[in-house]
Amino acid sequence: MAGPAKARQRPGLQGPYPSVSFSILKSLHASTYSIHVAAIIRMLSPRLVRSHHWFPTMAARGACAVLVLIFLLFVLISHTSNKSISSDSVVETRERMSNGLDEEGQGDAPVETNKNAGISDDTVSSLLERIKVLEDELSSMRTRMDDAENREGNNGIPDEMAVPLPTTKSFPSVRYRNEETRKRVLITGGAGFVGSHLVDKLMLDGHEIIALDNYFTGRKKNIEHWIGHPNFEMVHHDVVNPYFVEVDQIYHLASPASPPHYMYNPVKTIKTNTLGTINMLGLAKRVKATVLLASTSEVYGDPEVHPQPETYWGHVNTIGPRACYDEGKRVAESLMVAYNKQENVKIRIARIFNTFGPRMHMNDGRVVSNFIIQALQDKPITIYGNGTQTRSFQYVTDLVDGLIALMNSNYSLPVNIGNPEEHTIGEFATIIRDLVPGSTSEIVNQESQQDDPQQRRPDIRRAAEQIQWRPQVLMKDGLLKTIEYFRAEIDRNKRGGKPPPEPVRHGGLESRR
Ligand SMILES: O=C(O)[C@H]1O[C@H](OP(=O)(O)OP(=O)(O)OC[C@H]2O[C@@H](n3ccc(=O)[nH]c3=O)[C@H](O)[C@@H]2O)[C@H](O)[C@@H](O)[C@@H]1O
Repeated sequence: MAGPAKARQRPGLQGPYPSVSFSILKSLHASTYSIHVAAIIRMLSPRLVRSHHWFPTMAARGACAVLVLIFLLFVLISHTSNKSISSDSVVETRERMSNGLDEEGQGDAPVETNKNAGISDDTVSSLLERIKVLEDELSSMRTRMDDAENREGNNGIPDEMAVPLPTTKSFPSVRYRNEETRKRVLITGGAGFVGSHLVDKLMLDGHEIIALDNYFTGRKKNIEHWIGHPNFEMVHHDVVNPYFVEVDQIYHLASPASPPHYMYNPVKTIKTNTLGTINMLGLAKRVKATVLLASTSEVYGDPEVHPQPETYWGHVNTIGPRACYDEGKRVAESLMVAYNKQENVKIRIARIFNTFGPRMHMNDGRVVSNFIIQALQDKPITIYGNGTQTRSFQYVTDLVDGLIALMNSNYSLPVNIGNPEEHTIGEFATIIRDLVPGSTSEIVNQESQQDDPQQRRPDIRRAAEQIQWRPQVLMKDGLLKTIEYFRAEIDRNKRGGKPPPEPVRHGGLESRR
């Protein structure tokens, strides 16, 4: 059974076995715990092989062998007294028993070695059970690891749940600009109706855009075609809180503009227009940016001067339902002028008149979206009041051109941006119904809105003189495009199983109290 004294080759070992190892093996073989000892010797042997030249004399080798023997006996005694068997040695023991190998791997050791070793059958069977449990655990871990490796391509998400990522996204081609002419532009309310059209125009013109939005009325969908473009960044942020960034220009559009939306949370509307404007002016002051405020024709209130020039001071009810927006914008204009005078901030003030176009929200609640949605669905077109009140409507691309022209001018006083083509709301209802082929909507009158301005039309001479801007799109052409947009939206909603859109009335959104 014992191995021959001469060196022999063993799998996994390089070079001959030193004789000292074999003497130790021989003497230990007869011992009660031969299996364990042999395992330890096997672990040590390669080291001994490698360090063979450290044993120059037989005496030294002998002394060393004795020391090793004492150490091994000590290990054996502590093993026995603990009566615990490590899983490694158990596995090894089991291998030996099942393979019938002797300590030197010759395969001639009888299985009865267990009995010789004094291990009872009970111990053996409990060891075998334990080994079985460990093997099962190991195999389930292997399976889990294999699964995880297979899922690596999906970032660990199971195949059935993984959504394939688009490999490349194509963007509209944008103009190339060098460092000198390319501007870094911040647009607050950048995911909103007007903001998103402004993003488009400036992106196509090769500028770097940071669009800020709190998504109260803005939607990611409006700017999703730019997400991932190196010149574009979308930031979810509320302007009521300060925001710090290095930019050359700030278009400050953030605020709900539709009456049902700005009346929904009047306190928040006031905060957005006051604190939000202070934050943007503070930023403009720090980074020396030019800031443009999207003000409104509502600063004229229910005007007594018609059409409205910028020199008209307005007629606003400070405690009416529209005051949160009207007065919020009036304070915002005052803040702009104060920062200009006191801090030399470069300012632009655009007074925006009624604007319409694609990307208006289905629930916007303003007259254009309401009338078009009603006409497309053959529902009654609802006029608030007797319909004699007037408005002048501009298409959104004209507004965007006006905003950019104003920003790039040197003009610091307010400028009206609107289309002077004026209609009564009654006329407007008929115009829209006639533009929707086959619409059978009836036109009905409903209760009038409190403080609803009775006439509105911009005087745009200042815009023409100072920024060389005039609207280009005929109201009818703009309406046709907008009708197509809403038709597609309604179809998309239908396909998605959503209920048909209901136009929102002023105060129709449950207001917060
Ligand atoms: O569209 C805009 O740009 C402007 O819209 C609103 O001003 P408002 O003129 O009251 O806008 P609408 O809600 O569209 O109302 C226009 C007129 O149509 C009437 N209307 C509205 C909705 C409707 O279903 N039926 C209806 O007769 C209103 O009573 C009002 O007389 C905002 O207050 C302005 O800040 C914003 O600049």
